[in-house]
Amino acid sequence: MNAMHTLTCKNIVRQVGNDFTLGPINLEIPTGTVTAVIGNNGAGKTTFFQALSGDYPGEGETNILGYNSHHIEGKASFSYVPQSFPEFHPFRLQQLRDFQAAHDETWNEALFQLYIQQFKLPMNKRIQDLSVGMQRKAVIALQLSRETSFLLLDEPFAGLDMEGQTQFEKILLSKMEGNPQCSIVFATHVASEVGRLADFVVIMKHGKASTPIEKDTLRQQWKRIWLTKPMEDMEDAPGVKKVLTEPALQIITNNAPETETWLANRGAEVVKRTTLDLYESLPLILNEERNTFEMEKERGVISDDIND
Ligand SMILES: Nc1ncnc2c1ncn2[C@@H]1O[C@H](COP(=O)(O)OP(=O)(O)OP(=O)(O)O)[C@@H](O)[C@H]1O
Repeated sequence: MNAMHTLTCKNIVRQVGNDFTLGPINLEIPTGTVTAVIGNNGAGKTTFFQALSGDYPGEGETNILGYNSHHIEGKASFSYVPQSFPEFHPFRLQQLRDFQAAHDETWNEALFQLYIQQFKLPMNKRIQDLSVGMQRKAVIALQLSRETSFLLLDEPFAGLDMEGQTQFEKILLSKMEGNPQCSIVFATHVASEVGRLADFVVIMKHGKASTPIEKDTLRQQWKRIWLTKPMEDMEDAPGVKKVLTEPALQIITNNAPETETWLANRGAEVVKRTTLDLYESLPLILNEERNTFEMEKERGVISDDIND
C-alpha cells in the first residue's frame, strides 16, 4: 500500500437487485484527512460503504491500512459504523462490550467508559429496545473505543440529538488531533457537517464516485458574481450555472476564474463577488448531471467509464 493513502479501492463493482450497479469505483483516500461522501438518496453511498467494509464479496479490491478489507486482519484494522446493524439487536451493550474487550487488541476501556457516560447509554438493555438515536450512540461507542486509524461512518450523525451531535463531533476531532495518521470517511446529507469536518468531498451519482475534491477548491470555484447590467449570452458563459435577477443581477458559477475572464473580455461591470456557501453549492453539484465528473475527467484523474 502507498503509505500516503489509508484507503485504496480498485474497480469496485456491485450489482444490487436488477436495477442498480455500483461502480466501477476507483478511489484513494489520503492519510490524515477527513472525507465526506455526499449523494442524493439512492446514489449508492450505503452500498459503497458496505463494499468498502468487506461486508460481502464482489468485484474489485479494497485496501485499508495495508490490508484487504475482506480479510480478517483487514476487518479488524478499522472502525465501521454502518447505517443499520441488525446483528447487534438481540444483544445488550454489556454483552457486546464484553465480547469486544475480550477479542479486540485495539480496545480502549477508558474511552468506552467515557463514551457511555457522555451518551448516557444503558448497559443492560437490548439494542433493539433502544431508540434509533441511542442505538447509533451504542454502535459509535463500541466502534470508536477501538483505537484504529481509519473510521468508516455511514451517516453517523443521523438520529443523534443535538447534544449527541456536538459530543460526537468533538470525539471525531479529538481522534484526528490525537493521531495524525487517522483518516475518516463519512457519508452525510448535511452541508454544515461537510463544512465543519471535511477536508475533501467525494460526490456520488448513479453508483459512481468522483475523486476526492478539496473543500477549499469548491469554495474557490463556486462564486456568486453581482453585475450592474445583463450581458448578451451570459447564461452560456463558461462556468455559469444560474442567472438570478432578484434581489439584484447575479451569476452563480462553478468556475469563477473562467467566468471572470469571460466577463472581463466583454467589459462587464462587476459589483462584488461572494463565495457560495456549501449548503448552496453542494445541492447544485448533486443535481448537475455531468459537470463535476467532467471537471475531474478533464484533469485526467478519472477514467472514461465514470461518465456513461
Ligand atoms: N435490498 C435491495 N434490493 C434491491 N435494490 C436495493 C436494495 N438495497 C438498495 N437497493 C438499491 O440500491 C441503490 C443504492 O442504495 P443505497 O442505499 O446504497 O443509496 P444511498 O446513497 O445510501 O441512499 P440514502 O441517501 O437514501 O441512504 C438504490 O437505488 C436502491 O434502490
